Amino acid sequence: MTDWTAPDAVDCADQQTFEALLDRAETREKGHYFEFFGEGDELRHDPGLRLSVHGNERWMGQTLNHDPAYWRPDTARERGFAEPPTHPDYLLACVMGITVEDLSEKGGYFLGRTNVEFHRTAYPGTELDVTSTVLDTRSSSSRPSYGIVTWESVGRDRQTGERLVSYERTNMIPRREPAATDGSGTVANGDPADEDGPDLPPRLLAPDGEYFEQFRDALERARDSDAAVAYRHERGRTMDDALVSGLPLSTLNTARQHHNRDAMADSPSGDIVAYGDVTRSIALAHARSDEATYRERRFEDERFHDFVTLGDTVSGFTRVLDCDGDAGPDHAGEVTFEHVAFNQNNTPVYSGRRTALVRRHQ
Ligand SMILES: C/C(=C\C(=O)SCCNC(=O)CCNC(=O)[C@H](O)C(C)(C)COP(=O)(O)OP(=O)(O)OC[C@H]1O[C@@H](n2cnc3c(N)ncnc32)[C@H](O)[C@@H]1OP(=O)(O)O)C(=O)O
Repeated sequence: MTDWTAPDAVDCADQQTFEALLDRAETREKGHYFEFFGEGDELRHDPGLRLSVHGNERWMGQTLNHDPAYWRPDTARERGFAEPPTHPDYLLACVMGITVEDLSEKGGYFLGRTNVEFHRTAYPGTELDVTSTVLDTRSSSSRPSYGIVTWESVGRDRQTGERLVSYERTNMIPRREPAATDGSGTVANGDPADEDGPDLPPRLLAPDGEYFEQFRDALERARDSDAAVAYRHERGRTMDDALVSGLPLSTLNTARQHHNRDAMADSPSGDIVAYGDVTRSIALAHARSDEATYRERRFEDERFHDFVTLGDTVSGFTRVLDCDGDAGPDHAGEVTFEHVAFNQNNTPVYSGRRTALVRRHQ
């Protein structure tokens, strides 16, 4: 019997096998369907955000909001501010931005916003605390696969609790598709691999949640049934210039393959390629978004299988290899993963083994 937790159980050089594995893997979803929202529900958008000088200036620069009151102390004082505040567009964008994961990441359109009120001036360094309340949910009469949800969101100063900005916003939100699983937490993918097909685990399981115990329980279930704990992540990231050229240069990485298209035209890739640490970091970010990461411990056997070029989309696939409840502090357990980054053609571009502490559900 194949040991589906062995580090070398999946051969990334064999794309056919890898694709068959992907076909069977459940996608760990992000965001919420329309049915999740009930009128009166309140949500706190946990990540928060710290308003920064850099973020503020970047926003203003890119949007052509070139008003020096928001960066020059003398002009700010002339305008009645003690010091340069954050631009209101930036504040609003930050407050709304951190709500997307909870409210609208599932998709749908931002239809409108009303009652936008600025209650106090916000300054760089302010930590945001954002909450939303579901004001209204209704079906869309013109688009049966969507509902329409209106929330009131409030952005506060986390330190003082003072309201900074509030508004009501309406989005179209997709309705849930009929359930795709057989109810056992196992993806119903038809027959296991036939005799002549690639060597694959008969079933792939996904953990029920993001905490250590849920990874451990899934691994125990898998070991009892010759299954593997393996799943894909819903997010993808298309590689743009900021990622391919900007990030390596910001680390002072001067390798020509990231920023010199002329020099790279005759190379095997034919174009500039992403810094491997950027590609890897994107795949790890997808994975971390589906786990309660506490600390990174170590990485092993990292491989870059193919080029990632401008316009490629990097997605992630994760397999759980081991769980050790004794290897961390009381509130976390150690989990060893294999992560695979793959592109829009399902070609693996990176794989590596990672050991991290994952918080317990307490
Ligand atoms: C933030 C964020 C995401 C974004 O920023 S996405 C970028 C900004 N949003 C957009 O680009 C969407 C632009 N809008 C459109 O392309 C069209 O409006 C859309 C969504 C394709 C719908 O087109 P329709 O021709 O179907 O438009 P209707 O006017 O018939 O509206 C469809 C239903 O929506 C209701 N509705 C429209 N506006 C509002 C509103 N302001 N408040 C409440 N309801 C509204 C309208 O009554 C229709 O209802 P039915 O019952 O008749 O279906 C992020 O992710 O959060």
